[in-house]
Amino acid sequence: MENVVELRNATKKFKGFSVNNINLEVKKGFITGFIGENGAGKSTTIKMMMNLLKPDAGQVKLFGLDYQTHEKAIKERIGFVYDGNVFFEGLNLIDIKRIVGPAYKQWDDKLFYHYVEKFELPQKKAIKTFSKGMQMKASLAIALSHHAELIIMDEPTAGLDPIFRRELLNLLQELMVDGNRTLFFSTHITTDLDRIADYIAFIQRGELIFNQSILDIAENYAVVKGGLDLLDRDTEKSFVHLNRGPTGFVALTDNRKEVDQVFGDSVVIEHATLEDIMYYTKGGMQYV
Ligand SMILES: Nc1ncnc2c1ncn2[C@@H]1O[C@H](COP(=O)(O)OP(=O)(O)OP(=O)(O)O)[C@@H](O)[C@H]1O
Repeated sequence: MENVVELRNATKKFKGFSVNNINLEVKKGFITGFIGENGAGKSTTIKMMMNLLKPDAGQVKLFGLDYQTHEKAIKERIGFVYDGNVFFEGLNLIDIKRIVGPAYKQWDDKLFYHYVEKFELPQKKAIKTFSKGMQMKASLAIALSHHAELIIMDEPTAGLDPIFRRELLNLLQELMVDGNRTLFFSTHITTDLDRIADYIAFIQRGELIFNQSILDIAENYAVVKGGLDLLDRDTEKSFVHLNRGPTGFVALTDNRKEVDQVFGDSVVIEHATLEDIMYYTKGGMQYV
């Protein structure tokens, strides 16, 4: 499978926080959701992908090219959509088109008007009067109008109402039908990902915990509940996190098959949601 993005040991150090040795591959033609709690390093990683931050160590490649030698060619092929007003506030969409369009070889006026109409965006109103949802749509319309193959979005659904969020997710799914486009987006709303993502990349405290297909996650991860008498040094090895309560334990496993073999019918095994995985591993992979 072709990788559109490849991060190799990408590292960025800030005072008091660092994103460490990120090895991440984003597969062509799929939707990858990027999750992690506040301050986990999602935006920092996305900024390294966009060349808005230079890694202190490691490599970042997009479409097999690096920014040192192919910045323009890479940027032509990416659309970046993020939470916040990207544009000069007093301008309207037509002004924006006049400024942004010529910067892209593949800019397509027809497509721009198609999306402006589809998203029901006013052409002549100042962007500063747009609602958050409209600004997100405007940003997406611009990204799509230069035929971006890779769309990177930093929390595109944050602050949007549930109806609009669902519409946006449907739209993103529609954009994927030809198989050539790739979508990578960070979010805190994990249920959005259950709906549309093919892969989930999970970052925690600046470390990439996994990048797996939704199917593999469903197959491997599970919440396990059982009596304390079942626990010993060997059986505990099946868990990535273990919570002991007064009457029993609740654990998270990333190896459901092993749990089946070790515990059989003596435990209850439940589907682990992405939220479960994030919650149970919050303090790092550990035993409590
Ligand atoms: N330019 C910077 N200088 C110093 N520290 C920074 C800088 N940018 C980010 N950080 C720190 O890096 C950490 C990770 O921030 P980042 O924005 O990548 O997290 P995030 O996962 O996107 O969080 P959120 O979900 O809250 O948006 C935070 O502690 C933040 O304060």
